Amino acid sequence: MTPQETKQQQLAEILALAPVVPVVIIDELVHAVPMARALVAGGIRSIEVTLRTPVALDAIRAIAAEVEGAVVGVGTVLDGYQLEAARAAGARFAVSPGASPKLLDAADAGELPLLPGVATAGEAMSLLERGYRHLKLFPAVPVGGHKLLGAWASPLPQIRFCPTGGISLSSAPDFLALPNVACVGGSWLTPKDKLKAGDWAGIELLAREAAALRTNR
Ligand SMILES: O=C(O)C(=O)C[C@H](O)[C@H](O)COP(=O)(O)O
Repeated sequence: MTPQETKQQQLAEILALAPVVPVVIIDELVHAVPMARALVAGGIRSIEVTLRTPVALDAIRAIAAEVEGAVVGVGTVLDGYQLEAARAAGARFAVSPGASPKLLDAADAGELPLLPGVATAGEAMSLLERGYRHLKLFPAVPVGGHKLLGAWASPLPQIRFCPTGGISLSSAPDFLALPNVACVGGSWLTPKDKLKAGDWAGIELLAREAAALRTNR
């Protein structure tokens, strides 16, 4: 296996853990571990912590060290420095909103599997040429939603997508029914008000609902 094939195999396993990858914004470090425990208790094991707050890397470190069963990833990765910092903190996968040549070079040189975002067939083809078999459609709903992905299934059958951006519990099934969708990403499992209130039981319930969604994989 080439290094890229190994990373794609790792991504396939991570994206198969549950129908939904929660996209999380953590404002307070103390929320990280109980939130991740609630998600895992509800059946959601892969968790994407976005690098949008100052505590994000520490949150990744805490979840990786303390939450049994969690597979923590890093989101909103824009460059190779962030990729390496997240790997060192314990992230097992990385997600980016798009794919710049420099970020892709850094991902090739490093060990962390990257799930890059695309919004056009041309971008997907460029990544296919670099060995990517798993991509994020971003922002999924504004760029065309499940109809766009359905239209790509026939000409681009080698690629499995994790559409993210604007998806909810009620719209997720339209995506998950497609043959080229591995899972969906979404922030609805960890709403700001529930994090702020420490409503871990509420987050576990949202995770349970998401984990019960059916996929077509
Ligand atoms: O920054 C990244 O790498 C991301 O993954 C961005 C997320 O896809 C969106 O923030 C999803 O947010 P919702 O539309 O609220 O579900």
